Amino acid sequence: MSGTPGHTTTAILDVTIPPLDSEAREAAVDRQANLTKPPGSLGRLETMAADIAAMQSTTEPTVDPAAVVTMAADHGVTAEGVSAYPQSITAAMVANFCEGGAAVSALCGAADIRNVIVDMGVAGEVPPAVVDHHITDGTANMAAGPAMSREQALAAIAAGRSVVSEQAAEANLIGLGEMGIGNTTSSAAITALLTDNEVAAVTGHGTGIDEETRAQKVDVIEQAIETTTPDPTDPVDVVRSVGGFEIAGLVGVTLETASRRTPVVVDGFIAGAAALVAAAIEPRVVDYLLPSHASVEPGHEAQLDALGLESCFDYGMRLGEGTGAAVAVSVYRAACTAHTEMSTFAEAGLDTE
Ligand SMILES: Cc1cc2ncn([C@H]3O[C@H](COP(=O)(O)O)[C@@H](O)[C@H]3O)c2cc1C
Ligand SMILES: O=C(O)c1cccnc1
Repeated sequence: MSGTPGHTTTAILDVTIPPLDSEAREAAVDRQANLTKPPGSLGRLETMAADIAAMQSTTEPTVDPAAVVTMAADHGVTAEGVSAYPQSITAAMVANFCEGGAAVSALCGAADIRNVIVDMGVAGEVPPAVVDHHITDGTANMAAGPAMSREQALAAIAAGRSVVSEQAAEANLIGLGEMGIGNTTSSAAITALLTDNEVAAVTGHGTGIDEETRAQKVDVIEQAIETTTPDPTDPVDVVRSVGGFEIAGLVGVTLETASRRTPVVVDGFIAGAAALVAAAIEPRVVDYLLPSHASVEPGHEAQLDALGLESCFDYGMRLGEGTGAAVAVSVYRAACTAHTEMSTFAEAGLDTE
């Protein structure tokens, strides 16, 4: 375990999330009504700008500089044949992130977003450029026993918090991203437990397993829940039982980012599972969550419903890495830029009488 000395107590869960600034929101709504367009004509872009103004407590909401934090770790449950790909893909993709060859690399490059790559527990060599919070070489197989210890879950959350303060403190918006073969299994288990849904209703095809394998995946998750007996009212126990190191890390990223009045863009199904855990730890965190795409994974909608979010766009995406968040940054940037750069009717000398 590295990088998290002294942070394995529950003090790490004590985050103060400031209330949204209602005056900043009102000022933003007023400004929108005076910009050179019919009121409401920019639709959701108007509410996005007002939401970000209320989060950042400012009259000049901005997403820049923006960062996507992509956390990677392996999952012992891959031994149960729950993914279409082998575990070794996790480490290989981390190398690909570092070389700029992954989808998230391209999409971050296209939208002027810094992509921070973190090793939370990859079972394999990773390039030295990666931020090192390696807990251990992947979780244990949750079908046979808890994925991790409570101490490891807390250490991973602590690591996520420190990534924000040490690697992304300047960011005015942070997107969640992840890489970890097998992590849709873990995310489905978390989602079933925290949204009170049947496992079968929130378990999908992940990287592309067939229907028969999906049925096995449901059985594996049900077995894991039976074996590890997570307490659904204790979010850390849920992570300990059926979580992943990258998911726990993203819980910490979410909590820390929200505590800084900085918006968090939730990505797909795995990031959504992390957001559910963060919201179970500190419900106020939902004030700082912004949606990105609607994932193809069937449990994503249940997550968004539980978090009170409506997806921003539906392009049939099901990748993760932070790709949806990276695309969404351009939408939120557009909303903020229109809000801050447009003229009011008075400034433009436009008379509507
Ligand atoms: C080449 C490749 C790149 C990826 N990038 C993200 N994922 C996505 O797929 C994995 C989850 O799906 P499952 O639970 O079915 O294994 C995660 O790593 C997720 O980020 C990828 C998967 C693959 C194969
Ligand atoms: O929704 C996602 O984020 C997702 C779905 C399938 C595989 N990996 C990620």
